[in-house]
Amino acid sequence: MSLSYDVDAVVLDIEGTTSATGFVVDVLYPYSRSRFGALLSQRGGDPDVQRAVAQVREELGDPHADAAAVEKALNSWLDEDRKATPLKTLQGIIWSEGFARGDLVSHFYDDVVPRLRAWHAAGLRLYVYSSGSVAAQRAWFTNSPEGDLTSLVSGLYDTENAGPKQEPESYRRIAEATGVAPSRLLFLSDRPGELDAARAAGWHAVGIRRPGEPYYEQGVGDHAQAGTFDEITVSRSTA
Ligand SMILES: CSCCC(=O)C(=O)COP(=O)(O)O
Ligand SMILES: [Mg+2]
Repeated sequence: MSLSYDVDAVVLDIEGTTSATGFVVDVLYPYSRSRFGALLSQRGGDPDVQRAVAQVREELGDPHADAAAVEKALNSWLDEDRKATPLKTLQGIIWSEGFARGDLVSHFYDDVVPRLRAWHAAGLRLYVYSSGSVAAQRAWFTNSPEGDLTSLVSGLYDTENAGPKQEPESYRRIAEATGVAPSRLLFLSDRPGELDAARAAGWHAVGIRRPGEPYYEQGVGDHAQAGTFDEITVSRSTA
């Protein structure tokens, strides 16, 4: 099926949409799990670590939770695949260092990068909105199998600078920040709750359903859907 949109910008979810959930869960999650302890014990004075630890303690309802309790909470959120902001902040620190040192290279489905290049060349602006932190997103796009893709992307949004992905207010905030009218924004995601929230904010939304992804069977509700980015035509009228 082919879908066509006349918009000014496309906003991309990462996991399940541009990239495989399996890669995140099987490669990135263990990489962060084995490094939380060292990060907490050796770099507790780093402002980003401090802020994340305070958020974990708040979530636990224990302002005095020690490093072991914080690490335990992070690991159990990892097990649940809970997209908690402090977990994502700390993972982002660990992953960006792993990408920089060459331990990690990101993953994109085969159809994605050619489409992003074509949309960008056609004058579309591209943004990312992911539960992964802005630091993680930057490292992800910098260290792709096809080299540095950051020049394709005009802005990065996460649950810290935009808010939760299932709330319309977050999409209103992103529209405001980008200066693009909601009706000129297209959001691509694998999760129906995120698509619902984008639509409630006045955006166009397309559900990406890729075989083998966790949301493939559940589907994307009553949203338009595509199996790959090749099924989506995006243009930008100048009228
Ligand atoms: C480079 S972001 C790493 C993936 C991740 O941790 C994540 O939570 C992605 O969630 P998304 O909102 O992109 O589905
Ligand atoms: Mg996703």
